[in-house]
Amino acid sequence: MSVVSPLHPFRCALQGIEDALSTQRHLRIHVVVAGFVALFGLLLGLPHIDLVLLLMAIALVIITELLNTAVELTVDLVSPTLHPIAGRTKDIAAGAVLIAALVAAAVGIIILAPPLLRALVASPLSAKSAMLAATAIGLAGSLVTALLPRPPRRRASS
Ligand SMILES: Nc1ncnc2c1ncn2[C@@H]1O[C@H](COP(=O)(O)OP(=O)(O)OP(=O)(O)O)[C@@H](O)[C@H]1O
Repeated sequence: MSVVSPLHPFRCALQGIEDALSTQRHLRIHVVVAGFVALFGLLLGLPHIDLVLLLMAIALVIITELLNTAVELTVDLVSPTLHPIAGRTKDIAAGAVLIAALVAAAVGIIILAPPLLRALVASPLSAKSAMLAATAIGLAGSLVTALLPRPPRRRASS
């Protein structure tokens, strides 16, 4: 009888996240944005409840993106050729990601914008404002880089 390590499911889950991160560009974008949002939250010294809400919004987007990836892979497995139901399934899963991303963006703006503006207006030349501005530039730069069109990837021939 083979003994499966109690850590096996955990390792499988980590492998799944690594797989999705290495293949899904949108997931990488969400993770980068999440990192910057968390940095903003810490720099602004937000109350715990706001940090928790931001974390939940970030988790919602990453979880839906992971589930969307799983749905896409399953659809590709069961319907390698085009089928209207396969297309609808992928569109519906993508719709879940879109809703999560829109809600997370709204939560981020509602929570971050007022203290961010207050900090920048109150002391525009302080070290804190410089760090906030650098974080904003970093966020904008990585978003532009992530969204720039790339040459199509070559598919491995079987
Ligand atoms: N087997 C299929 N049958 C019918 N339509 C499909 C099928 N596969 C994909 N589509 C359509 O093409 C769209 C894009 O599908 P695709 O698999 O390229 O996903 P994607 O959104 O580009 O995701 P990713 O970039 O993460 O791979 C789907 O939302 C769906 O409308």
